[in-house]
This record gives sequence, structure tokens and C-alpha cells, in this order.
Amino acid sequence: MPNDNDLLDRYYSVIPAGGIGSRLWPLSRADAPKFLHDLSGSGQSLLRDTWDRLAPLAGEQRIMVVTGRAHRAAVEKQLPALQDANVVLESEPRESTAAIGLAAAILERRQPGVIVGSFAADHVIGEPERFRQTVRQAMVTADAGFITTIGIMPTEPSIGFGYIHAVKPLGVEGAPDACFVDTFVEKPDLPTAEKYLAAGNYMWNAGMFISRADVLLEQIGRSRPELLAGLLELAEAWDTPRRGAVVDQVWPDLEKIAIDYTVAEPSALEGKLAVVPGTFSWDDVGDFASIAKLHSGGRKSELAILGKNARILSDSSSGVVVSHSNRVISLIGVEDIVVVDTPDALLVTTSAHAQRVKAVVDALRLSGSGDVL
Ligand SMILES: Nc1nc2c(ncn2[C@@H]2O[C@H](COP(=O)(O)OP(=O)(O)O[C@H]3O[C@H](CO)[C@@H](O)[C@H](O)[C@@H]3O)[C@@H](O)[C@H]2O)c(=O)[nH]1
Repeated sequence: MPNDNDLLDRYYSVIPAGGIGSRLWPLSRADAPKFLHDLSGSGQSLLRDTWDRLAPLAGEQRIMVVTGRAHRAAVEKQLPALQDANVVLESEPRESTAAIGLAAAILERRQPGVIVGSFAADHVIGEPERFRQTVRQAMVTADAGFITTIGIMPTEPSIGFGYIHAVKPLGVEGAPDACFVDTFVEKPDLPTAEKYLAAGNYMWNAGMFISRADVLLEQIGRSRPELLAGLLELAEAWDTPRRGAVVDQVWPDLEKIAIDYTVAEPSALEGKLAVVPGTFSWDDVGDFASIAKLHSGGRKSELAILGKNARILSDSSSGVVVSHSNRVISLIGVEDIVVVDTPDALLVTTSAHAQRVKAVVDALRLSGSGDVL
């Protein structure tokens, strides 16, 4: 087994920071996506939380961020230690296979044999040292040739996550908790998710993938040969003066598809997917109901308040208020309410309907009110 230092010398973290988080509108916008907000209560953005969690693994110089050109300034402000060579800018979003695959292809050219771990920019994770211990095990199984996921024990039949069925221990020295995966199902329908929850041996996919870059790229190539060809062409030109021209020519034609479909589902069928169960607390804070739950510690009668200068008067009310305006907000006798106040848009709903915010966003886009998105 390679020693820890040898693995860390070959390891890079990648943060794909691209999702807008439309279920968190009007807080989350195209120009202020979810990862730029403080939703954990740490006093800094989720992106910065992610950086701080990953930096102790192999150092700040070994973290790459993939984000949209429009977010460059905001990302660099959040992450002053981010090195220029570690910023990958997209002219437009092409989803996670392109974002993570390009980072892997660039890093593999710079350092053949590199191990890459990709981590969402916008999750809330507790117990950071436990998180890193889990990732260290995943580096070992990645080095042994497995594409490795991190699993979270499900608490409800969510249809917003991938589901991982772990079968037996992998038996790789240095990764005692790692298991073989025989099935990965991305975002199943509700009856299937209910079945998986009842079965008790499925985990949620935490949206983290750790693998050797060459193994990841080979898998993308088996699923989507044209997409891989585009990624390799981009990577070849990346550190040369030809980068701009090749990006303009190749990037817009890359297929938009999530890595869960191109890599996780097929590699499980081929016996190449592993999972390390995460023992840290994890929340993807995907909608306002989960924010309310996170900040009230699960106590239904509490009112969670987010916003530095929030001025809230509450009488017998519960749920969550996010205040990004200077208005005074008063609530009387409303339970499980969600109020999100910004200078140009106000959302009022309940926790039970929080998932439907995305439909509002779609309707606004269609109705020509895209200026508030
Ligand atoms: N740079 C960049 N990043 C992107 C893009 N599209 C998505 N991402 C990033 O890729 C990660 C995954 O985002 P999605 O593809 O939108 O996935 P999801 O709906 O959140 O589902 C994934 O995460 C769940 C856990 O939160 C998983 O359970 C699920 O299986 C899946 O991996 C996030 O960090 C997101 O910012 C893009 O075009 N560009």
C-alpha cells in the first residue's frame, strides 16, 4: 500500500461550482448562486466552507475550482489563496461530466497518475476531520482503481439524490470501511426511493467522486466517446496560447449530462464502483425546508432567521425567514412559514411546498421576468 504522503503528492481536490440552486430563489440567483451564500451559519460562504474543509488534505495549492466566467471575481474574492493555474472558467454551464471531466483531463496532463476528488461547493458538512478521514480512505480505493463515492444513510425517500447499493467489503488495506457497489440509481422516482429506504441497505450519494483521473476519463469515454474527445482536446490546449480558441470551438458543443449518468451508473454495473460510508453529518441544503430544519435543530416550533441585518418580529410563528432587504418583517401565528425577502422579489410559502420553488423559477423565465432570476 502506498504511504499517505505518496498518495497526497498525487492528490487534487476539485470543486465544481456551477449550480445556481434554483429551489433557493430569490436568495440564490444567476449572479449570486447558492455556493456564494452563508447557509451553514459559519459567517462565510458555502464555497469558503468547502475550501476550508478540503485545504488540510493536500494543501491550498492542490484545490482546483471549476466555475462560470461570470463568477470569477466573486470566487476569487472568497478564495484569495486560489492559484491562477487552478481556476477553470466555463463560458457557459455544460453540467457535471464536462466540469469535472475537464478538471481531471487538465490535471492528468500536468501530473500523470493524479487522483482527483470532486466535491460540491454548496453542501453543509459537520465534523470536518471525520469527513477528511473518509476521503483518505477513498483515496486509497481510488488508487486501487475504483471510482469511489461517499455514502450517507438516508433519512427519507428523497427523489433528489442518487442511491447506492453496497454489497460487500472491498478488502483494500487502508480502507477498512469501503464496499463494492453493485447498483447506483440516480434520482429514482418516489416508489423506488421508498423501496430503497425500506430495504435499509441503500445509501444516498453525497455527490463526491474520488478516482484516478485516468480511470474517470476512461469511464467517460466508454459512456460518451465524443464528450471525452472534446475534453482531451481542451486539456491538450489548456496550458498553451491556443486555450481561448479551442475553448470557443469545443466547449459549446460538449454534451450536457451529469456525471452520475456517465460514470456512476455504468461503473457500478461493471464492478468498478466503491463506496465509503460517511460518518459525518451532511446536508445538501437544497431547499428552504432543509434550511429551516438545519437552523432550528429539527425543533418544529422554532423560527430560523438568516440575514446579517434582519429585523424580524415574531409572535407564535415557526419556519424560516431570510432577510436580504432592510424591511422590518413581522409574523403572527404562522407555522412552518418560509419568507425570503430581497430588494426586488419576495417569496412566501411553507416548508411543505419548498420543493415547488423551482417551478416558480421556470414560470418566471417563461413569462419574461428573467431579470429577477
Ligand atoms: N462548474 C460547474 N459545476 C456544475 C455544473 N453543473 C453542476 N455542477 C456542479 O456539480 C455538482 C453536482 O450538481 P448537479 O449535477 O446539479 O447534481 P445534483 O442534482 O445536486 O445531484 C448530485 O448531488 C446529489 C447530492 O447533493 C447526489 O445525491 C446526486 O447523485 C448527484 O451526484 C454541484 O457541485 C454543482 O455545482 C456546471 O455546468 N458547471
